[in-house]
Amino acid sequence: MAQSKEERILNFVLQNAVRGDPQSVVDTIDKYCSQKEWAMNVGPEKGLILDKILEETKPSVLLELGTYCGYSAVRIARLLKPSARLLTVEFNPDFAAIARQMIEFAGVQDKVKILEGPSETIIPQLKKKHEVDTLDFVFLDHWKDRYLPDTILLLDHGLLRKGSVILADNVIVPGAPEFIKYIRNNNRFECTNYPSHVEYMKVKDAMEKAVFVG
Ligand SMILES: Nc1ncnc2c1ncn2CCCCCNC(=O)c1cc(-c2ccc(F)cc2)cc(O)c1O
Ligand SMILES: [Mg+2]
Repeated sequence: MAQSKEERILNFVLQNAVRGDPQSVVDTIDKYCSQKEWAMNVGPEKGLILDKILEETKPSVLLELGTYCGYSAVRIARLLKPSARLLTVEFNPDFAAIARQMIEFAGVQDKVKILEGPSETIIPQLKKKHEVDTLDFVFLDHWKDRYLPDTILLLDHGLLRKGSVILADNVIVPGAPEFIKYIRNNNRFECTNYPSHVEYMKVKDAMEKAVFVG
């Protein structure tokens, strides 16, 4: 059967990156997706913003919504302290299978757990089924019209604490207008916008950081 784009990206990494070296996996995906086939990884420019916020926050318990090929899971995990844990949620089983192999090749499987299913099902299970107390860091990169309802789910299930950081990709393109309107007008969040560009393109995009004040 014809290979999918995601399989081509994984195979390019398996053949060109260094096993156990997460930075080489990140760089190899960026090389393929900037030179051969565009794909919706957070990419190198917005990735540096993500890196900086992670280094400032030093989180121990992280949640990512929208794993895709595992690019941001590997990018995040490479910066985590040994005891830190990333839970990443992927709806599409084919993407989850690719991401699992990408994460194992990068050697960060001890820090990353892929949860397969829709975010609205998994978020309510985090405390009881996945032993989460509260989340230090949440990366929103899944369906853009799920950013707001899932943020409300996180609040309703007591998963945020004073200082929890939510970082949202793509708040300009494809855009998450309802999320932005809500979060910027909610005095329980302190928001910062980080202008950037759509991965591997010259089109303007941005990330939004929202710190929960409790
Ligand atoms: N656990 C879960 N629950 C619900 N949905 C779930 C899920 N797990 C996954 N999904 C489903 C996510 C589908 C991918 C979401 N990301 C995107 O749609 C996305 C699109 C662009 C883009 C930009 C310019 C263009 F011209 C075209 C596309 C860029 C990005 O950085 C994007 O992240
Ligand atoms: Mg994105």
